[in-house]
This record gives sequence, C-alpha cells and structure tokens, in this order.
Amino acid sequence: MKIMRTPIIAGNWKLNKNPQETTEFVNAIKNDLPKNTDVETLICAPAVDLPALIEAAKGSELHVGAENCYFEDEGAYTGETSPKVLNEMGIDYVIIGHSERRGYFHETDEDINKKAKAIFANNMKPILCCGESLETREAGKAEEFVEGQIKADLEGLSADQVSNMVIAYEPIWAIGTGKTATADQAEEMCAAIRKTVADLYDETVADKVRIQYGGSVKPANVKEIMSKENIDGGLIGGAALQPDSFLQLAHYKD
Ligand SMILES: O=C(CO)COP(=O)(O)O
Repeated sequence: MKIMRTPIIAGNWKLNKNPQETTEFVNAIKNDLPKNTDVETLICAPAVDLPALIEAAKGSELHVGAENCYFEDEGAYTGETSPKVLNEMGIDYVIIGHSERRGYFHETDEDINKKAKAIFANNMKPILCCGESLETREAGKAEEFVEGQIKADLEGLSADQVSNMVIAYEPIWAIGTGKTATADQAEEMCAAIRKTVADLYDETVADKVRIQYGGSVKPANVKEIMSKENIDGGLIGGAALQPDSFLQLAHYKD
C-alpha cells in the first residue's frame, strides 16, 4: 500500500527560456493546475528568469524554484547566486547536485552538502539529485554509488530537515536520451534511497521524504512511474518545456 506523500511534479528548465517565454508559459498553465494538496507543481528556472516566474505564478498553485545556488549568502563570489536573496524573492525550492552540475561544473558532494545547509538556513527546500552513470550501472555498482552520494550530501542535516526535503533519482544515462529507466528500475533505486534514509535517520523520516524520478519522463510514461510505491514525483527536463505537456504531466492522475 502506497503511503500518502503529496506528489510533486517539477520542471527543470535547464538553460532554456527567457523571461518573456517564462511569463507566457506560466500564463498558459496557471489556471489549469491541480490543487496543491493533490499534486504539488513546481517550475525550476534559470536565475535570470526567476523574477518573471515569481511574478507570473503569484496567486496560482505553482511553486517556484531555482536550478542552483551558492552556499554563501553574500561576499566576493563573482557570478554566484545567493540563497538568501532567492528566499527574499519568494523561491520555494532549489535543485542541488544535478548531474550536469556535478559533471560540467565539477561540484563535489561537499559543495552540495554545504548548499543543502544554506538552503535550509534560508527557509527553502532542496531537491537533491543523485544518480549513477551507465558505466557504474553496468558494473553492478549503482546502488552502492547512489547510497554514497546520499550519505555525503545529507551529512549533518537534521531529521526534520530531511523529512521536508525532496530527493531526485536521476540516472545519468536516462537524462535527455529518451532512454527511460523502466518503472521497476526507478522504483528499485528509489526504494534503496528510502532505505538509506531509514538507516541514517529512522523509518518516520524515510516515510516522509519525497523521492522523485527524473530522466526522460513524459506524458506517455508518467502514470506508470507514479504508480510505484516509492516514487513520489517527477523531475522533468524536456517534457516540461511545453505548457500542454507540463499540464498533462501535472494531471497524470486524471
Ligand atoms: O535532468 C532531468 C531533470 O532534472 C531530466 O531531463 P529529461 O526529462 O530531459 O530527460
């Protein structure tokens, strides 16, 4: 029996859309979103689009998120985004540890852990991404690898914090490739992540933390993925860029 955690359907726009496109997208979806208590919806946009996203989403069910931030609130860190300012602007969630940031921008588990702490210190919630490469999966080491990421990234976080955050399992080989992990593969890893949280904290925390799957989620496969016991949401790239596709994902229960 699936424990009831509020499902969370989130778009990660990556480096796509400008402020005008952001406003147009939100205007196209905002009156047709599910009630927050039924399915939580969220768009995570590039930092330069956040003022437009926040303005357009005002008064609607849509939550607003950033794709990244720094772990310091202020100082001499040219080019970085302050978590303090994101909170002041009205941001709810911040994605951390996406494989693109780990890979292209050399973010370490230590950086990601500091970011998680900074996000909580600023009253927002992290969406912590984890996931293995194809090479690691083929070597039979996927679970061990992801467990290592989770342990390092959650280091020093309280039970209450972890209960309120989101973890996104995104196998690198399924991102933007059209190659989805099967719903069973996704479920297997999400269950392993929940068990890691239970081992690090306790069953209550593990029952509360929401775990998303990400990697080629689309309207055609979202229902099956969301039917799995340990999957509480989707973190969606490509299929979250078009309003009609995002609405179909958000209404996967209908
Ligand atoms: O990386 C992802 C979301 O963070 C997944 O991207 P796609 O849905 O385009 O595969």
